[in-house]
Amino acid sequence: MADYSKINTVLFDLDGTLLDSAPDLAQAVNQTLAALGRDTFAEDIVRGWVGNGANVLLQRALSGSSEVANNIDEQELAKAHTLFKQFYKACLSQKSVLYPDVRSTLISLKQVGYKLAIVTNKPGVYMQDILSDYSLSGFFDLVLAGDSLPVRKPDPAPLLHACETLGSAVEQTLMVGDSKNDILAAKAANMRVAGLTYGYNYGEDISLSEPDLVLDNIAEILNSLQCEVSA
Ligand SMILES: O=C(O)COP(=O)(O)O
Ligand SMILES: [Mg+2]
Repeated sequence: MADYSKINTVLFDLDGTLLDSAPDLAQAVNQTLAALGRDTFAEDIVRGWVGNGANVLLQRALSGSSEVANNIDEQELAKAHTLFKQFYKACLSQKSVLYPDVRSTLISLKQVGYKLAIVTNKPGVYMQDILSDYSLSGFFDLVLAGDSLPVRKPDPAPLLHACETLGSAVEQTLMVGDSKNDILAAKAANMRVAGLTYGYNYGEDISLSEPDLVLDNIAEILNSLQCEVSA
């Protein structure tokens, strides 16, 4: 088994990794589409569109497909964005839930002394409220949102930026995510990465992206990191 005992920093993706946010995202997307006089979609369909930030989510919703059409009406997209922001802000934490064992895993990692950060593609405007609604704020030394830097995952820059800000070496950092964007970003940063089998990965099996670890439950990282948590 690979040695993860030198890891001292863990970067977490948010949507689909810590938080099942698809129900609220789907509601806001459908309210947006309805306000624009467009057809709405089942939550399961919208679930497959999450992962590249709000703007791409809306482009997919307007295209009605995970393939973004190249004839998107820019004016309609801008209107959709304004509406979505209002609708999503109003339902941000209504039906979203933390995945099983997220809180206990964060508590254990914190207790052992790991530096923890969130590196999400979600726009920053929602982050403070979400973290506070789910009592997550205290766990993280850094929160990097999808618009914190000029580029997002799968670009490695946010992961490298997090390491630099936290004073952590890339070799001592583990990325944990649910989508191929997380795996691609980590690989491009030369960082080890755990892929979760739940969450949103465009309906694709996460192991196809070949993460270093494939986990069904987030608590499994405690074993992989050989974390000795006191009772
Ligand atoms: O909101 C999104 O599109 C994705 O967010 P994530 O990077 O936390 O999965
Ligand atoms: Mg995700």
